[in-house]
Formats: sequence, C-alpha cells, structure tokens
Amino acid sequence: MLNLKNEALFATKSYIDGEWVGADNGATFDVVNPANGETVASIADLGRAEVARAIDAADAAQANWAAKLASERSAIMMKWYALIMEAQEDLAQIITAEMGKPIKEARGEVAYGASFIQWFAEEGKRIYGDTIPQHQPDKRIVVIKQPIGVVGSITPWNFPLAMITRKLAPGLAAGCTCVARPAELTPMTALALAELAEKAGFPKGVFNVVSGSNSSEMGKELCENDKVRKITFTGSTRVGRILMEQCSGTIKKMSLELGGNAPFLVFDDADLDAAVEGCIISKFRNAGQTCVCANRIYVQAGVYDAFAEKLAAKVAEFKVGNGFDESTDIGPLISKAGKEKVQDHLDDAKAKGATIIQGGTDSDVGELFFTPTVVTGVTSDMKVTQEETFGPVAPLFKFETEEEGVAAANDTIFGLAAYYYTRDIGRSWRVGEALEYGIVGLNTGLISTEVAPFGGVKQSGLGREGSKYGIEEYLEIKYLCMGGI
Ligand SMILES: NC(=O)C1=CN([C@@H]2O[C@H](COP(=O)(O)OP(=O)(O)OC[C@H]3O[C@@H](n4cnc5c(N)ncnc54)[C@H](OP(=O)(O)O)[C@@H]3O)[C@@H](O)[C@H]2O)C=CC1
Ligand SMILES: O=C(O)[C@H](O)CS(=O)(=O)O
Repeated sequence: MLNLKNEALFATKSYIDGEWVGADNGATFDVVNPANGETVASIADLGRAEVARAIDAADAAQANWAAKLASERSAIMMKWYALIMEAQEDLAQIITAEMGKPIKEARGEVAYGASFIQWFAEEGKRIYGDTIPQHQPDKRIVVIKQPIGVVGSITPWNFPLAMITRKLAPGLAAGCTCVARPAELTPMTALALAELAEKAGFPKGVFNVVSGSNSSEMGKELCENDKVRKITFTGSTRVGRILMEQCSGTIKKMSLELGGNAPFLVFDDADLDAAVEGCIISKFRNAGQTCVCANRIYVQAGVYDAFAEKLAAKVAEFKVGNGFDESTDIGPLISKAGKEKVQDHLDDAKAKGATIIQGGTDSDVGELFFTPTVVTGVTSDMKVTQEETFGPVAPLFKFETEEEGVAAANDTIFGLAAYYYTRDIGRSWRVGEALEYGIVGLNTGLISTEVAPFGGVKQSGLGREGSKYGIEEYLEIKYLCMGGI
C-alpha cells in the first residue's frame, strides 16, 4: 500500500529522549486502514510508566532548550520544515493509509501543518517584553516573557500531522520541550514527524512522541505529572472536560480546541454559486470530519429551493473511493462508530420529517464509506442540529428574517466556527458581530491558516492556535521590580 521514498518514515516505535523505544512489556497495537480494514503496521503500545519517562526526558532538556537563542531554535525548526516539505508525498501516504482522507487532501494537510513550523520559527524571534513607567522614584519595572516549560500534547485522528504542528511549533519556538501523544488510530504520522525532527537536529528530549492505545492512562500521566506545565488538547468537548478536571490538581495552563457545531448562513442577497462552493468546501472536506465543518446550513426562504437544488447537483458529482485514488473526493469515515453516528443522525431526521434529496444511502465502495448526502426540511429538534455529525451530511434549514437566522445559528453550547454569505455591507457587519464564534467566514468556506488565531468560545475551547497570538499560549509573563535606583 505504501511506497515511501524514505523508509525511515515508516516508524513503529515511540521516540523518547532521542531513542526509538518499544513498550516495557513489548506490547503493540495495530493501525488499520479505514478504507479496506488492512493492517498498516503494529505500533509500540506504551503505558503510563513510559509516558512518565518521556516527561522526565523533556524536563531534563527544558533548561538547555530555553537557553538557546531564538535564532538557534528557529534554524532547527526551519530545517524541520524543509525536511517535512521534502517528504510531503511520503507523509501524505502515511496520513491516507492511517485515516483514509483523499491523498490530495493529505498533501494539503502536510503543507498546512508545515506552515505552522515556518510561521513560528520566525515568530519565536519576536517575543517582546515591556518597560513600565515606575510607580516610585527609585523603582524601575521591566516585563519579560519566558517559556512555560514542559508541554503535553494530545491530538485527534482527523488531522494527524497538522494538529501536532499547530500546537507544538509555537511551544518549541517559545523554548518549551514537549511530549506528544497522538490518537491510537493515527500514531504513524506523529512518529514520522519525530524521525524528521531528529534529522533536523532537535536535541534529545526536546520533542518526544509516545504511541499507545490507552489514551486515558497516558493522558492521566500528562495531566497529573507536575513536571508538565501545560496541556494542549484538540478533540471533543467531552474529553476536554475530563482533561480540565485532571489538570486541576497541578493547576496546569491549558489550550483546548474542542468540538464545533458550525452554522452556515445563506442570505437572500448572497451569490448562490459562491455559497454552494463554500458550503461544499466547508461541509465535505475530510468527508465532513473536521471541527469547523458546516454542521447546520441555514438558507433564507427566498433562495432555499434554488440553493438546495444547486448544492444537491454538486454533491451528486462527488467520487467516493479509496483515498489513494487521485480522483477520490470522499474517503471513508474513520470508524464503524463514526459511520453509525451518521446513519443515526439521518434516521432521526427522516423520522422527524426531513427529506433526503441527494445520497442518504450506504456506499458499496466499502464498509466505512457513506454516500454524500443533502437533507431538506430539517428542524431544531433533530440530532443533526444538536450534535456534530462528523460525516458527509448537509442538513438544510429554512429561515425568514436575519434575526431568526442569527438566533438559530447561536442556539448551541458550541462556538468554534461559523460562516455566512451576503453581499450587503450592513448585514456583513451586523451578522459578523452578532455570531458567537471564535472564527467567522464571510463569503468563504475555508478559514484555516497559520496567520490567524484559530480557536473557539463557549464550550468549544480555550486559547488560540496560529498567528502572533498562538505563541502567547506557551509563555509566562514575569516582571522585575528594581528598587534603590
Ligand atoms: N477544535 C478543534 O480544533 C478540533 C476539534 N475536534 C473535535 O474532536 C472530536 C472528534 O475527534 P475525536 O478524536 O473523536 O475526539 P476525542 O476527544 O475522542 O479524542 C481526541 C484525542 O483525545 C484522546 N482521548 C480520548 N479520551 C481521552 C482521555 N480520557 N484522556 C486523554 N486523552 C483522551 C484520544 O485518544 P484515542 O483516540 O486514542 O482514544 C484522541 O487522541 C469532535 O468533537 C471534533 O469536533 C477535532 C479536531 C479539531
Ligand atoms: O481538526 C480540525 O478539524 C482542524 O482544526 C480543522 S482545520 O484546521 O483543518 O480547518
């Protein structure tokens, strides 16, 4: 299945303190390709004791890594960036093999993930402090920013490269060492990143990757070990709550990128073709398995039928297939549970009166594939409204007034991403300011970039990743108050 130019990227052991290690008890777990159920590799299945050793290694390396000049850390990061981009095809193959996304999307993820390394290699040189006018004649006050210390990272399966680099690039640039724990379903991409990090010249102990199947136990060590000063997590709000509780005992700083339930609003005055294009990108990227996917599509009454017809026609053109096929648009869902959730949401919507106008059937491509679907007549009492579907289903709601559309869009505990299409300047400002989300796309369905502060409000998380704001999450502020001047 894999045809790697650099076989060293096919790593199956964890990377701790500059060494490739197996589990103490020799245990392994299998990574399976969701497109066909084939075993890709057997990976070292580490436990809590091994995670503790990785934390010790990061702790031991912390002072020297922080003491390096920003330019020295930057040079190593830029070498890592170059190696990742050189290995783009190999890394894309590994991503597609372990999580199924189309190879063309996987290539895009590698470039997107690498862009955070490039961005923060530079941003790390611009960690500025302050001088503050003294409050007494003999005092002088200076503010400095210092790396927070050892960082623990826990990331999901849906972007197995970009979620790690989006978190650890700012941390490494700020002078933090780290222990990364990737999802059980997709550890290989993270291990390949470690191989390239070693070649880039990261000193041992600075970047550690621990693979394992027991996320709960591994997470407890990261959360409860006092040597870890920060946890950065991307995943569901459910798990985010668990981690917050587990970190309370040691008062850890946290960055949480959690669940979403993105509304996508189309107003009467929108460019309908642009809105359809934006909806396609936002809804069906990664087979709908992203936290910023349009999860609820609200269309104003005057254009509802026309939009539904245009969207259904585009969705009908999608090719469902194995991610290694260059012509594939929609790959498999990640697991049986993921597919069952999609089917459950559709069954619930139909039972409550919705109409499937495109797709809605199982796919004959394979067990975990599902036909991209458009549903009309959706109402707020349906599961597709309350929960993230995390699959290729576009539920369309009709609304009458701007106020009604915005109120419906905000009627959720989540607040990660939202989208709206209008060509009216007044409406653009009113709706943009009224939407309770951390990220808002106006006339675009693709909002993700390293230059902007990605993150949610309400129960979609804490903190921001990317942009100049992203590095602040890995810094502590200290002021020196000098007397007797
Ligand atoms: N805000 C954002 O940027 C993003 C949010 N998400 C959200 O994540 C969800 C889908 O991803 P999914 O992987 O299913 O999310 P999960 O929250 O189930 O898992 C995310 C990560 O947390 C780990 N994990 C699970 N339980 C625990 C625990 N008790 N202690 C420590 N770690 C744990 C998982 O490991 P394992 O899988 O090995 O059990 C995985 O590595 C959706 O809600 C989606 O919206 C996803 C991507 C981006
Ligand atoms: O994991 C996700 O869903 C990502 O955060 C989405 S994005 O950054 O690729 O848009």
